[in-house]
Amino acid sequence: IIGMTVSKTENFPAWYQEVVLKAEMIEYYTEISGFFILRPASMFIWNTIRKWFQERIEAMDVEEASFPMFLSSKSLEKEKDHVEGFAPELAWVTKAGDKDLEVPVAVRPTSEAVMYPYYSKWIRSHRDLPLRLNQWNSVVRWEAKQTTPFLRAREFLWQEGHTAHLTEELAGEEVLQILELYAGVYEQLLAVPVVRGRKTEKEKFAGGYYTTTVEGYIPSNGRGIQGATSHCLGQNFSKMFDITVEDPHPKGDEKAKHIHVWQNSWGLSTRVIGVMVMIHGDDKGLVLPPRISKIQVIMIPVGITKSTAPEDKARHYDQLEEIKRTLKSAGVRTDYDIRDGYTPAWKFNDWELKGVPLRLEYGPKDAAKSVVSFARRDTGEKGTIAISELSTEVPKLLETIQSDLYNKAEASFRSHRIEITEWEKVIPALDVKNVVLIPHCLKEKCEDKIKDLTTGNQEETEGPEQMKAPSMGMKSLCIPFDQPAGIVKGETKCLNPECEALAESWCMFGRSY
Ligand SMILES: O=C1CCCN[C@@H]1CCCn1cnc2cc(F)c(Cl)cc2c1=O
Ligand SMILES: [Mg+2]
Repeated sequence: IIGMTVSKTENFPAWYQEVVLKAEMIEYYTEISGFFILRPASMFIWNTIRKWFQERIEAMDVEEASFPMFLSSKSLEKEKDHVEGFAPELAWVTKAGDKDLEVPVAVRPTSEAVMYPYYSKWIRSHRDLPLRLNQWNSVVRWEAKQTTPFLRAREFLWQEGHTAHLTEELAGEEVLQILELYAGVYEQLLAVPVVRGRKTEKEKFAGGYYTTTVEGYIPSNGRGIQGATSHCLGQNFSKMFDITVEDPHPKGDEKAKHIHVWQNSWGLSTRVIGVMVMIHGDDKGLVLPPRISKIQVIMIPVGITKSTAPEDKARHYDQLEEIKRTLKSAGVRTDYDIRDGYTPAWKFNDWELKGVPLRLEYGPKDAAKSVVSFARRDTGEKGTIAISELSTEVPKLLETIQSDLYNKAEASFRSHRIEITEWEKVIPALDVKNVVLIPHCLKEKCEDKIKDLTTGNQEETEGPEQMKAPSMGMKSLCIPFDQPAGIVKGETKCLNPECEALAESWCMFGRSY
């Protein structure tokens, strides 16, 4: 069967797997589990994101570099304390040909340990700052958990930016600039709303100073999902890797001191594609936001049958070609489907499955009225556009589709982000696919306790035959920069009934990926 067979509301995980396969975005790399092939439909989206992001970081004087994909255990040693938790994910090369390597090398899971010995070598004076390098590459993390296309893979494409600054303030400014670009990738290209915030001490990058994040929301299962992270590393890595400069403003007559530089690192991966698919897709398949869709308009001839006179058919197709030229010169990525032997209905289904945002039907009846008929992929709305209006109306309609997709997702996220001030209301809120905002003390122990308190246990499920898996506990997603009112410092308590501490801020919690 070429079309979708699984309903998104009936079996979301199976629907997701089917749609990324049937929309020809992904192929499972069956040779080795946890790896996926990104087909042209996915690579077009990734390259659109890359161009958009690359242009903007170049404007921030970020330069591109390419470092080796292997790292030695020696350089890993330098960051051993926070690496130990990740050790099970490291992939090692131990042989070349039939000879064992003297020293095994690890495939990069991220490039701090590869890059920073050279940051130490290159950064001598404050005049070498800021150093800002970005890599577009892939990394390998041998995930133990179940993998899923785009969201969790053992190898994925991403960009990793690594910068060095003279002061905490300069580093902090860049952390937020990059986070805003990440939000832009989601909100402006993928039509996906995100909450900006800071990770708690428990959820932040252990090797860093603080982590800022954009958090997404998957309406189908009510789960939060980390979208992309921009970390301030503080001076942690410059101390591990000895990256220092002479103090340009030595106080008083003290001989110039050496300052450990302040660093950031920031990453966004192909996970963003999976989030977009999950949010916008429907039971007919993919729904692509026009700004990232390879084909924005597919034109399909109708009313042409075997009995159509050859010269009528030829003239009709010439008009079709003309319309395509008009749209392309209006900057619309347009194609037509004149495959013989397939009915218009078959073609409609095929392009709906692939998520093309706008279909134009053109038949003799349309020609007679100098119009084309359109059908929106997101709402199914149909109508006609005068051929003379195409080059202005179609771009407008595509922008309307883009913003309607965003607004629908934004309303859904907003209505499922619930402020809660009574603990008993938390689990019922999670059970109807909400994420929650609660007054929280931000302490790691308290988060662990909350995870336990909100993990459903066996006896709560129905009888043995329906032994449902215990419902997943909630984790902190972020401390939103945009804080609701209501927390009275020194008075409002942490919402966790087993915690005595005072609330520090509202913290967003939810079941999550
Ligand atoms: O998230 C980003 C953005 C781009 C640059 N890097 C940071 C931190 C990456 C954390 N992280 C994430 N995963 C890891 C997996 C590993 F196997 C090892 Cl050894 C280390 C790590 C690790 O440090
Ligand atoms: Mg991980």
